Amino acid sequence: MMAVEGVVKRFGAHTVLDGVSLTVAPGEVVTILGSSGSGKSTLIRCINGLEALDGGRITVDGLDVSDPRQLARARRLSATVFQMFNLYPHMTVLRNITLAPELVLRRPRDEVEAQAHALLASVGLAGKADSYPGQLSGGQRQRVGICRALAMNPRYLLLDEVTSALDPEMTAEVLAILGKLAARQSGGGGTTMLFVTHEVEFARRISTRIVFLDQGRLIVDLPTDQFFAADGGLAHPRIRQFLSKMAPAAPLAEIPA
Ligand SMILES: Nc1ncnc2c1ncn2[C@@H]1O[C@H](COP(=O)(O)OP(=O)(O)OP(=O)(O)O)[C@@H](O)[C@H]1O
Repeated sequence: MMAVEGVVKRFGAHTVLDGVSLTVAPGEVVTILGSSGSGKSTLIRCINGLEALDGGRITVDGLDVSDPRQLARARRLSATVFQMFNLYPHMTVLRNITLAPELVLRRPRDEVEAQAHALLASVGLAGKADSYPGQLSGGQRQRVGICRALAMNPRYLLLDEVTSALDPEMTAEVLAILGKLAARQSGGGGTTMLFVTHEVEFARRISTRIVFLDQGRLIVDLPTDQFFAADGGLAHPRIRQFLSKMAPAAPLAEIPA
């Protein structure tokens, strides 16, 4: 269980997270929606221990991320894919994926390489193991980023606007991969996912729960169908306003059921 309890985060006089509480249980696919600047990325950074908290507590399977020793263990339980791919440009695709499992988890190279090849094949990049990131399209790079996160066998997968730097076609290919992954989780017991995305229709399709951040406050936390019901999240004026500004649906036809 990932538990965010009353988290406060300030940058100077600006309170970016104002008492946010959220739990993510094993097997859940939770999407965080909210306007630009509402604090979504900051919340992901806090969960990763990349930002010090000004109040509250975050635990990952009971490990407190504000304690450096517990954070090191907590980080092995989760992997994050960011908007910018953050691949090492001077390393091949294969090495980008195998580096952390070998160095951090100390797993044998043969085993990690076999897993990396299988992951690449699963995202349609079987032939790209020896390419360098600069030789790939943005969508391909983000698929490598997803493989790199999955190679850590994380219990929790955090995805922070992974498609926002991509054009619509590349967005579709990355969402297709994530849709497949989320479908695999729906039986529970697999990688639990916490998404930040602006792709509302995609979130509706794959999430078990939706939470809505508004100016640093979590104003709604509902099962997906209730969030999109007239008497659930949609009843909230801030959410209606947010949804009315959203771009039309992602190309859902591309996403496997
Ligand atoms: N390191 C920082 N220093 C100062 N202010 C920051 C810092 N990081 C974020 N902020 C501010 O915190 C607020 C929330 O930012 P955050 O990136 O979490 O929002 P977001 O909901 O993820 O937005 P978007 O959807 O545009 O990515 C913004 O007003 C931002 O300017």
